[in-house]
Amino acid sequence: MGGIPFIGSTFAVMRDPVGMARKRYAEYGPVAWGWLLGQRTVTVHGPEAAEAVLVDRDKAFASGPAWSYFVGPFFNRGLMLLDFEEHLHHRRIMRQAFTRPRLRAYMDAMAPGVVKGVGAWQVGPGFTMYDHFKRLTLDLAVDVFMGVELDDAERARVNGAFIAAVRAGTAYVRFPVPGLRWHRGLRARRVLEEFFQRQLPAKRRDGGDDLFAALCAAESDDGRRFTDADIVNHMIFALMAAHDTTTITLTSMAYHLARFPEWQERLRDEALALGTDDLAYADLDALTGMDMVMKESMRLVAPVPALPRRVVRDTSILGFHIPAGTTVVVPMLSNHRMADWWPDPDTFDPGRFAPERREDKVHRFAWSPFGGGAHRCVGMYFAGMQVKSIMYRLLRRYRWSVPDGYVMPLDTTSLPSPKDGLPVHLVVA
Ligand code: HEM
Repeated sequence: MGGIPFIGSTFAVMRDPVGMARKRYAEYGPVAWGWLLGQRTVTVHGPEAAEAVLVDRDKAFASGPAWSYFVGPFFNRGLMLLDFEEHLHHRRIMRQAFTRPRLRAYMDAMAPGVVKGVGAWQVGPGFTMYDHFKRLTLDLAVDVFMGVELDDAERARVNGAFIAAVRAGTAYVRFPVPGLRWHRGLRARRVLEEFFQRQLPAKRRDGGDDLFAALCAAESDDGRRFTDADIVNHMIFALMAAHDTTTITLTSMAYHLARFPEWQERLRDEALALGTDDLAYADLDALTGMDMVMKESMRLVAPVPALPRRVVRDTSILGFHIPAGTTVVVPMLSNHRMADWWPDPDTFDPGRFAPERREDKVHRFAWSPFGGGAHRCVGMYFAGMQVKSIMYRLLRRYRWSVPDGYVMPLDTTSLPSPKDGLPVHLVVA
């Protein structure tokens, strides 16, 4: 069962994750054994199994060793790579950087960068949305997280390093060969460490409203704080966690709004009705259409497509025995597209999240692009805030379209991204 040893269905899953998941769910049910990237793996399909693994009542599923296999050398000791007591300790401190007053301050800090960034876009055909979102979210993350100005060359160096570090996670050749993904990822990690270490003394000294300063100051209830090394590790991880995922969310929204112009108009009307260029934290709740489109876009393209865990003691999932040492994967991308839980799962229908429908309520893990349990995304509210600020500005300033029949070609070998950068025709609204 599950294909050729070591390779198994790796290539097929990477090429067509949703199709493969449907096939395997139909064949084996919610708990399916196989091989993935050289590891004996159990893929758990559906929200019930996702809940069992992510909520992890018996503390049997570790995140660190599983994610380490993919991104360990590049995102060493980031929050997601820690487990149990140690994870809880770091998470408690980290959460101090995401309190409501902090979020408000981040949103204020972000506003000029959103206006400037989106305002500088060149209208015309062939405008690649993905590339522009990526650049903008990294620029914003650098502003809001670090509170430092970078020149163009340094920005390009840091951006390049993040891209290389993320891509290295799904390298087929998983040892350093010059010129290949893994090797480039290791070099990128060194660039990032050196970059953050250089900035640290000034940040500790001067403080500020940014995440970097918040991590320097953050203290748990029992008075414990982060070391310099902790701060560098958490910054590298948070910047990575923040900019790729929001880029994918924005890209998926822009794509669907281009394909369904009636939704684009509805969201533009909603944005214009607020009557201000400066979206404030308190305005976010008024953007109900935007919220539905964001949720639906994240359902159709889950930015983190799969959540891996390593079984640290013999356990069971929905009654199936799973021995210690097994890798378990929760495939968010395909879970969001399962016909047993979602009517017309491949159809873009933001109204399914409207208060009178709430199709996501079918199960509390049916829609979970931010994960769940102990490792649930700490940046969830920050992400919503950033995505909505950018989309709001974009809608008020531009219209965009794709040719009839265009389907965005998704590269699913790493975090999902459009192979063509999502070229649209951008015009002033
Ligand atoms: C749309 C955007 C985002 C999505 C879809 C997303 C998704 C996720 C998911 C699925 C996890 C859990 C992974 C697991 O359980 O294996 C996670 C964890 C995490 N995310 Fe996000 N994320 C987003 C934005 C952000 C932002 C903006 C930040 C930082 C500001 C952030 C920081 C983190 C951190 C630190 C963790 C680790 C939490 C822990 O292990 O306790 N994320 N994210």
